[in-house]
Amino acid sequence: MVTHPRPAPVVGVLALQGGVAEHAEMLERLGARVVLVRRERDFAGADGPRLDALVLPGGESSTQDRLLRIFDLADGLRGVIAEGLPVLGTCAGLVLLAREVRDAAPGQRSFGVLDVAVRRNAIGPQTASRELELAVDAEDVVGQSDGRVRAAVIRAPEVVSVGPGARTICRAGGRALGATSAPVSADDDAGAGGSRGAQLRLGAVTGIAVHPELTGDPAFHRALLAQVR
Ligand SMILES: NC(=O)CC[C@H](N)C(=O)O
Repeated sequence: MVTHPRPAPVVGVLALQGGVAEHAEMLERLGARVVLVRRERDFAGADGPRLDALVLPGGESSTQDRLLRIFDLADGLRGVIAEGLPVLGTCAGLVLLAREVRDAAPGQRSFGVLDVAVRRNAIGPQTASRELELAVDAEDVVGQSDGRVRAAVIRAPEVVSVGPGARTICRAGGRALGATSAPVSADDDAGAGGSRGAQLRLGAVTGIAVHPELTGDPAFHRALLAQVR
């Protein structure tokens, strides 16, 4: 019998502004093919989506939001995310995903696909960026690490409230620093923002306030790729 190797998953990295290269390097190291997303044709073709997953990098969310609209990408990208494309947003990427953005720049919008409110620039001035250890609840991320992930914080947002469509997945220093869309599951008895009872697994949309791509900790990226394979 002839077996064919599975094709590499194709992962888009939004490449309008911010920390694109570190995500691209980590994803390639993990065996993905990376597409830098700058135009609509990078993520949508005549026969449907071209990507298996998407990463929204850190940077400056208000600038990224402006560029998304200037290049006419906002509605199309929001559409493929709403249709279920697995997404990982880091820092500014979390802000772009959130339903509500507090301390937003004037006129700043977000995709509104993750049922959380975030407060921008809640943690750490730029000059005091540092590394921290995250306690992670999501089983599929924990399975890629020992439940602790090292990541950098750089003027990070904080998750200040979690609606019924999302769950908190990681914390540090008493703050919620990440959330995922609540997967639809009959036996999921977890309450909003919690993980009581049922195992907490990543939904299609995940946002974290920190940067594991800067410390080189691959747990979240591996979990994203596992959603594709
Ligand atoms: N490291 C980051 O991505 C910073 C996020 C930035 N403070 C913002 O609001 O967009």
